[in-house]
Amino acid sequence: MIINVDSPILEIHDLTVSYDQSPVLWNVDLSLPSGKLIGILGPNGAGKSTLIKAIMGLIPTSGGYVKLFDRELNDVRSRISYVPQRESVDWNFPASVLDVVMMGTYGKLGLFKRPGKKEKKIAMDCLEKVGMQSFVDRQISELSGGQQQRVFIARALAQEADLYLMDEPFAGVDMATETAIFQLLKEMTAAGKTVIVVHHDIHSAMNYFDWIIMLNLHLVASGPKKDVVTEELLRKTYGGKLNLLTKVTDIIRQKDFNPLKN
Ligand SMILES: Nc1ncnc2c1ncn2[C@@H]1O[C@H](COP(=O)(O)OP(=O)(O)OP(=O)(O)O)[C@@H](O)[C@H]1O
Repeated sequence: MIINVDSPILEIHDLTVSYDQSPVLWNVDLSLPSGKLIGILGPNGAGKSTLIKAIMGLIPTSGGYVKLFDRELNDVRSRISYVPQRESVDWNFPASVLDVVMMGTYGKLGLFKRPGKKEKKIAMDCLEKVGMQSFVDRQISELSGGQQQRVFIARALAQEADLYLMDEPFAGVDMATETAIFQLLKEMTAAGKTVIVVHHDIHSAMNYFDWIIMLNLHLVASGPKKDVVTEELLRKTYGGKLNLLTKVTDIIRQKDFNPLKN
């Protein structure tokens, strides 16, 4: 079940991506609404990160196109913030927490402008939002995994983008941090931002997201959670692995539970 929307913030048409000539994403057609918290789900190797990287133009595609805000990526880059997987970054690079978050503001600075007081204030505000204000001068190599993840999110917030693409922002963080980040993402969408998140845990996904994309090399489903979380579509996405993961009926029951309301 693939639900299309009018005036999508992101539109993908017939996208195919291959590594070494073998396709790992096939003929994806997708349109996504703005102002939602959107989860990309699927088993290991389903192509979730590949989809995000293809949207960001970080890997070559072998067919199809992507439009963001009805424009080409290069015309709207400053409106988009990408948070890669934490493991894909060299955390030994000598930089302080403040440096890294200030980098988020560079896209909005003119070519020859240096970041000043205003940018520092934005960075400090963003660090406060993720509860990392007391770590400003710490080297990023000296942070825990969860703290690194928070800094990454602060950097994304400092970009003041309209669309956020996050690859596993909850990987390696404790439950308290996960809840804090989720709350922040909710606030961002309430303020009109669109947040697309690659997510591993199918149970918490049922609580977190408004809109769910299910992927397994092909696009299996995309739509509001209440419409697409069905036994048939979960089985189509996860196949036999679903029985190992969990009981399908539990997942379906969970989609109606909202941890912020209950
Ligand atoms: N740089 C690469 N070169 C070759 N194959 C790759 C490369 N990156 C990913 N792949 C392969 O493409 C497929 C999709 O990978 P991708 O990382 O997009 O999946 P994923 O759904 O994000 O997986 P996971 O949940 O395990 O992170 C996998 O089979 C993976 O081995």
